[in-house]
Formats: sequence, structure tokens, C-alpha cells
Amino acid sequence: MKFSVIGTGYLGATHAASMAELGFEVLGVDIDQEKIDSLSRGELPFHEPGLPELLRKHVASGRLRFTTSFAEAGEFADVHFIAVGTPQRAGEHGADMTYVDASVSAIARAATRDTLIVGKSTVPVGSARRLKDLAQSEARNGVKIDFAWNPEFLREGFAVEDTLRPDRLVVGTDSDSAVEKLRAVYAYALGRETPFISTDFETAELVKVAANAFLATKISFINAFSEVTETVGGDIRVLADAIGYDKRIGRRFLNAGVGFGGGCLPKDIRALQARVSELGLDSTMRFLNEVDEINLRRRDRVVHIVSELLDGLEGASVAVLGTAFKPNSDDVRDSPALDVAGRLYNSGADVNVYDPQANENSSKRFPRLNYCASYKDAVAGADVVLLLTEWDEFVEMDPEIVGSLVSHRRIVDGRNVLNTDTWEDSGWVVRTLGRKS
Ligand SMILES: NC(=O)c1ccc[n+]([C@@H]2O[C@H](COP(=O)([O-])OP(=O)(O)OC[C@H]3O[C@@H](n4cnc5c(N)ncnc54)[C@H](O)[C@@H]3O)[C@@H](O)[C@H]2O)c1
Ligand SMILES: O=c1ccn([C@@H]2O[C@H](COP(=O)(O)OP(=O)(O)O[C@H]3O[C@H](CO)[C@@H](O)[C@H](O)[C@H]3O)[C@@H](O)[C@H]2O)c(=O)[nH]1
Repeated sequence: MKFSVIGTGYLGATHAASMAELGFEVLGVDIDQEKIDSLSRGELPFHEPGLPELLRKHVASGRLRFTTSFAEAGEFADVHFIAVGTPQRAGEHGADMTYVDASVSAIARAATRDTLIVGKSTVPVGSARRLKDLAQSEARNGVKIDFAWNPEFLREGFAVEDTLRPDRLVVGTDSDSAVEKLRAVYAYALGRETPFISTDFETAELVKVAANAFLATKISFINAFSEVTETVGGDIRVLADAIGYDKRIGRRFLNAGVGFGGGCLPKDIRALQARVSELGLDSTMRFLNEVDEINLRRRDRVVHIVSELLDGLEGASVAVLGTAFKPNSDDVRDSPALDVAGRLYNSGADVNVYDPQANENSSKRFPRLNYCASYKDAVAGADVVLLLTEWDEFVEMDPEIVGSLVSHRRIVDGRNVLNTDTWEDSGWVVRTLGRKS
């Protein structure tokens, strides 16, 4: 079997390189010529641990190639994975399906023989059935299209590991031969007894958004309790540990702080609400509004804490450590950290920022912040330091060294990762999200 992977962003580039690692011949397709040129040179245009090595290895071996030509993909591959973006529509909550529709149409038109199209992008429920009909209507010369939806659950920062060792595989289709082909594609994982869930289109689409809605809800649940402990007293980390010991609850995704961001959780909970409302179920997912609002209130809270600490923001010197939406990524889509940095700037503060990987992406979105080459540069002369993305190098900072660089020893731990006692022992005023001060 030969594959094409259409859309070579965070998901598609990872999927393409991982499939090559498993021994398949893979052609990555994108409409972004610059991205294709970079990938063809074996250079990954974003940060993802472990992926540059796979890309270089398989571009060099010739097993992994890239193109902007759908005709080439239609000629080359038997199975086409769709991995294009489904961002939030401008000014609305629903998903923008323009890219998925365009890529499915283009590859169906270009297919030169009976073919399988496998959607991996995150889409509103009901899309797969519509796209299946669209694909068949675009096919030429009697080509028969099989169609499946195989949502992806990888996390940025662990993308290769999650692709090669998934928790589960989910395939929605009405075609037995699609199931057989995908069992063969994923034989490497099935050999390790990875659960393989073969179901209908709607269930597969909903599994994906249900998982993300659950994760987002879990984070906002603990952050709602943060609002309580910040008011009444108590320690959110201890609370999370204590409820997390209950196996029915589990400790993961109970880290309170400045909240969730990225290219997935925020837009996926909004798109889910929009879709169920379209289906006439207006109140069904209304709780996700609350999940979203609790999440966004955490950003307000950080800005408020800084303003309170400094008695106003105008002219204050602020150091923001971390702008990526999470560590080990350069992704700043809907990043709480970058949002807070921008708001502090807009309120009159002088904002130094440093992120080990995301300075470049951040400066494209927010060019007016002072981008620094290291955290030591960023904290120099600061009235307050904010830790907003928990990169190891920030978690491991020495309070005495940082203290020797700042104007005032004040720090806001927006991710609850510092040892507060150690910092306070060094004369720092430490403010956290989730504890009363
Ligand atoms: N990023 C993740 O961790 C992740 C994980 C699971 C699922 N997803 C889902 O996967 C999808 C892709 O997400 P991403 O983060 O990789 O997005 P991305 O923006 O990084 O990449 C999307 C790519 O698609 C390309 N593209 C757009 N239109 C195209 C077309 N007509 N033909 C070919 N290429 C086209 C873009 O140029 C871009 O390179 C989304 O639906 C997302 O929700 C993402
Ligand atoms: O306890 C926690 C855990 C995470 N986060 C934040 O939540 C966001 C999302 O984190 P994570 O889920 O690890 O990152 P993503 O790479 O966006 O992965 C999510 O979104 C992907 C795209 O749909 C899915 O494939 C993954 O399964 C799903 O975890 C980040 O801003 C984190 O800082 C918290 O605030 N507290």
C-alpha cells in the first residue's frame, strides 16, 4: 500500500513521517509551497520532539516525499489521509470546513483507480457522510471511492510517540474493505493489542470531540475550584492530588493554572456546541459555554493579580516566561500565555517575553512585545516575573540567580509548578492560581 497524507501541518507531517517509519511509501501533499519545499529538504517547519529525525531519515531514504500536486498523489497512492485544518470560523463558533471539502474534492478528482479516502481531521458530526457523497460525485472514469473517518488523538509535544503507540484506534465507515485496509495499515499497533474500534461515521466523529470536551471540562473543573480556594483558602494542588487518587477520577488533566489553549481544545468545544445547536439541541452542550468561560476567566485572573501586585500596569516592567500553549511545542494558537502577555502590553506594561521555541510564532502574532533570547534576558530589571508555560528550564530556575537579575522579587506561577517555599525563602513574593494570598 502507498499513502498520501493531505495537509502537512502538525498532524499531517507527523502522520506522514510515522507511516514512513513503519515502512510505507508516503507522499505528503499541501497547498503551501514554502512548507512543501522545507519538508522536501528534510527540514521541519515547526517544533515537535523526535519528528525532525524521522523526517530527515525518510526523506533521505526516498520513502517520504512531498508535493503540491494532487495529480501526483492521485497517481501514486491507494490510500489518502486527510489531515488539513478545521479552524474556528471567523466571528463564529463553528468549524471552517473549507479546507476539508477542497482537499477531499481534489483528491477524489485526481484518483486514477479505486481508492480509499481516510479523514483524520477533527470535524463536526455528520461531515463524513456528506464528504463521502462529495468524493464519489467528484470521482472520474468510474473510479470507486471507499470512505472512512479515523480521528486522531495525538498530543503536540508527544506526537510521534502517540502516533506510533496510540491508546486506541477508531475507524468509522460503512465499508468492510476499508476496515480491512486500515487494520493492515495499523497492524504495528494492533500487534500490541491496541483497542481497534470499528464503528459508524457518526460515532467516530463524536468520539473525537467527546474526548476533547471531556479533557477541557476536567481542566475547567479544577480551575473552577481554584476560584474557590483563591477566595476561601486551601491549596488546589493538594485538592487535585487528593481527588486524583480516586481511580474513577484520576490525577491527569487536573493541573490548575492559566488554562487550556492550542489548536484543538478551545476550537473543538466551540465547534461541538455550534454543531449540536444546528441539530436543534440548543441546551445539550450548554455546559461547554461554562467550560470555555471558566477557562478564559483564568487569563483575566492573571492580569488582575499582576495589576494588584504592581498597583497598576502603566509603565511596569513585566517578564513573561513562556508563550507556547504548552511546553515542548512552538504552537501559539489560542495560547493563554501569549494572550496574557498581549493584554499586559495593551494595559501599558513594558513586556519582555521569552519562550524556548515559540518566540518566532509569537512575534508574528504579537510583534510589539520585547522578544528576548533567554529567560535571563527577559527577567532583567523586571518588576514582576510570570511563569505561564511550564518549560523545564523555567521550573528548574534558581530563585537566587533570577533574584539577582530582577528589580523586585515578585513572581506569578501561572502553572502551579514552582516550589513556593523555596522561592519565598529567597525573599520572593509568590502568587499562584489556586491559593489565597
Ligand atoms: N495539532 C494536533 O495536535 C492535532 C491532533 C489531532 C487532531 N488534529 C486535527 O487535525 C487537523 C489539522 O490540524 P493541524 O494542527 O495539523 O493544522 P495545521 O494548520 O498545522 O495544518 C493544516 C495543513 O493543511 C494545509 N491545507 C489547507 N488546505 C489544504 C488543501 N486544500 N490541500 C492540502 N493541504 C491543505 C495547510 O496548508 C496546513 O499545512 C485539524 O482538524 C485538527 O483539529 C490536530
Ligand atoms: O491538567 C492540565 C492539562 C492540560 N492543560 C492545558 O490544556 C491544553 C491542551 O493540552 P494537551 O491536551 O496536552 O495538548 P494538545 O496537543 O492540544 O492535545 C489535545 O488536543 C489534540 C487535538 O485534538 C488531541 O488529539 C489530544 O488528545 C488532546 O489532548 C494546554 O494549553 C495545556 O497547558 C491544563 O491547563 N491542565
